[in-house]
Amino acid sequence: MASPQRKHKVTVIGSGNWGTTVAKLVAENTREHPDLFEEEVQMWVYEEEVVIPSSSPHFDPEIGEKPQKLTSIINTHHENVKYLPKIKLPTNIVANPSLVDAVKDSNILIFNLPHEFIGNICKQIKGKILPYARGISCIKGVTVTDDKIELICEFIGEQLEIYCGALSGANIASEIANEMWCETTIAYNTPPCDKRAVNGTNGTANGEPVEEHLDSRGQIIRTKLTPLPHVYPPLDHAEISALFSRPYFTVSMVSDVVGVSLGGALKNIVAIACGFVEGHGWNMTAKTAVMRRGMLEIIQFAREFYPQTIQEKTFWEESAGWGDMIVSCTSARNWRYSKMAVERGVPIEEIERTELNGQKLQGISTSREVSSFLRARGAEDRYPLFKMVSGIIDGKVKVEDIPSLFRK
Ligand SMILES: NC(=O)C1=CN([C@@H]2O[C@H](COP(=O)(O)OP(=O)(O)OC[C@H]3O[C@@H](n4cnc5c(N)ncnc54)[C@H](O)[C@@H]3O)[C@@H](O)[C@H]2O)C=CC1
Ligand SMILES: O=C(CO)COP(=O)(O)O
Repeated sequence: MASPQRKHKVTVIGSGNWGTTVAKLVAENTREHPDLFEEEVQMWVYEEEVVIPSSSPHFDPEIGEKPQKLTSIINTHHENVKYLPKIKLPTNIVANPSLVDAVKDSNILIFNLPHEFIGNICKQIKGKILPYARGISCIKGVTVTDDKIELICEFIGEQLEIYCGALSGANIASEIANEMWCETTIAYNTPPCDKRAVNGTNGTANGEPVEEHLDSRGQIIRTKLTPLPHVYPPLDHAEISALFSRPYFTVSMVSDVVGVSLGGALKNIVAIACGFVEGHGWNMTAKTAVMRRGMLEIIQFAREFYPQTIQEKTFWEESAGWGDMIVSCTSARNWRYSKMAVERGVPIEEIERTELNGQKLQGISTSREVSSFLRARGAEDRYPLFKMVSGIIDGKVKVEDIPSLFRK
């Protein structure tokens, strides 16, 4: 069989705390696997003007405290001084302020930005990406429109008519950026039309594009997938794993997009609850009760709304399940800043605005979106913790009321 003439080209869409960290580890891997990947990794940056403080080693007295474009700072100093300061980035990351330009030649698109922006991103690049591009969503959230809820990876897949998997786990960006070891879970169901038979042909009959596939709820959806041309190396679990695995980042490949996506999205609601609990002055034992209840509601949600496709073992066996729940409720941003909100007696959105320097708390909007979805279906009372968290965020319920959920 002739060796492939082209290599996979990667774009990371998003450059926040996690977006930049994932760009770093992926760029290390594209260098390490030149047989599979183009070395250069494009990183789309939501452009903004940033001041480099005089205390920074990148401070230039000639520029002084004049704001500079974030893309130009990243490409000059190889550091995202705003969202991932003090971390040296590989020089093969190219920060690009043009979304359309950043994605145009890439067949692997890594979506990594706060979930509220994904609709607008998809609108901008629809029809402007390679038809055989494949996606991995590192986004923790869901999209809710009217009373319809969608996993982010499915939303991306439908909007862009591509296949998109999901990466999620007990992952704190700053730790991984500092190369402190942890693990993650990637759910990726290689489309049949991308499977290569031993003789190099497609795995599907006649190599025809797959036009129908089951979505995560077991319903048939008609997304016309264009097969990955054979001028590229294969793109299956081994190659996806090679793209994300680092000595400090262990990847577990699975097929359960529902468990991986819902675990990552819904634990943010529970993390906010744990922040409220701790901010109130209760401690680990109270937080454990909230985590236990939260996991029950996550599993109940998955069973109720994704009955045909959920693989419950994901919640028990994978980093994207209990692992993410524990780390999120003890050391991540949604927990930390909801605790601060209660300690200071101010709304959590005020803390997000004043303390996070542009970073986002995904749990706030996820809590509201999930509650509105449940309310529209008359199901809110069956998810008392989810309901209470959105009530507290909106100032309708008090943190002191949390124990009432547990009284029979
Ligand atoms: N930070 C972490 O430790 C982890 C985050 N995640 C998930 O990764 C996803 C991305 O989060 P982070 O990279 O941490 O983001 P972040 O919260 O650090 O940064 C916010 C990002 O949003 C961008 N932005 C602001 N306005 C925008 C707009 N109108 N359109 C598009 N982008 C805009 C900013 O430029 C910035 O890059 C989230 O879903 C989060 O839950 C997952 C695992 C770990
Ligand atoms: O997803 C995360 C931990 O696994 C990060 O959560 P935060 O967005 O709350 O920091």
